[in-house]
Amino acid sequence: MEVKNKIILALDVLSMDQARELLDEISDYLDTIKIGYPLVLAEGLEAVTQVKEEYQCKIITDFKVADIPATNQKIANVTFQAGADALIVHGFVGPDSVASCVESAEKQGKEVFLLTEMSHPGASQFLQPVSMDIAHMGVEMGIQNYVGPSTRLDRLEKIRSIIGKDSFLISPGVGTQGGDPKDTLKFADALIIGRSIYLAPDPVESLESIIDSIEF
Ligand SMILES: O=C1C[C@H](C(=O)O)N([C@@H]2O[C@H](COP(=O)(O)O)[C@@H](O)[C@H]2O)C(=O)N1
Repeated sequence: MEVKNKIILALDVLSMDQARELLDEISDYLDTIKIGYPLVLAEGLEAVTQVKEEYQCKIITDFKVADIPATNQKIANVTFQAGADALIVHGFVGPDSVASCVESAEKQGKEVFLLTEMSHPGASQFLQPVSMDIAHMGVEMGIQNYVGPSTRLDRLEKIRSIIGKDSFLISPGVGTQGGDPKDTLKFADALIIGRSIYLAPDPVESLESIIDSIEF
């Protein structure tokens, strides 16, 4: 997946009005947007369809899918039919549940991102002990796209070493959670950034300064 300016906006606002107000300001800088439960639970899955159509961008839906295979498949089918280009899936539920999302994506020409290790402090308790196994599972399954933490670059480096240089790795945790944009791109292909942009007094200025910081 090509990502303009290597930045994926985490559009975690709670209304389409807020989304449009923000995107009208910054959409020239971006071509890939991550939409998750905050906006979809507030506005419905229609939000995915509307943002995609109105801003002509790629949509990564962040539903961290983690159910049994049959339910995962229904979630993936409905999400892709709404226009999502990609879907973030948890790996800790095992290969059968992940495979059901991959099958749905392949049938519809869409993509799956496998979430290996999360960026928040609590990830160290139950996810870290298995996150590298999840990365290995993804490689064995032929998965090409991954999510890994910007807040723990030693872990992100290990994930990159497992998935290989040709896999596509996107990384949340930049800015508000403490991750550094430039350092993260030593291992990741693109950054997921939300609050540092949409909560900034001037989102355009914030985005421009992040872009400047990673260009040089
Ligand atoms: O480990 C993960 C997985 C998950 C994800 O991207 O899948 N995210 C999401 O990335 C964004 C960071 O936002 P902000 O902190 O820039 O406002 C939010 O939408 C989080 O839900 C993480 O933050 N860490």
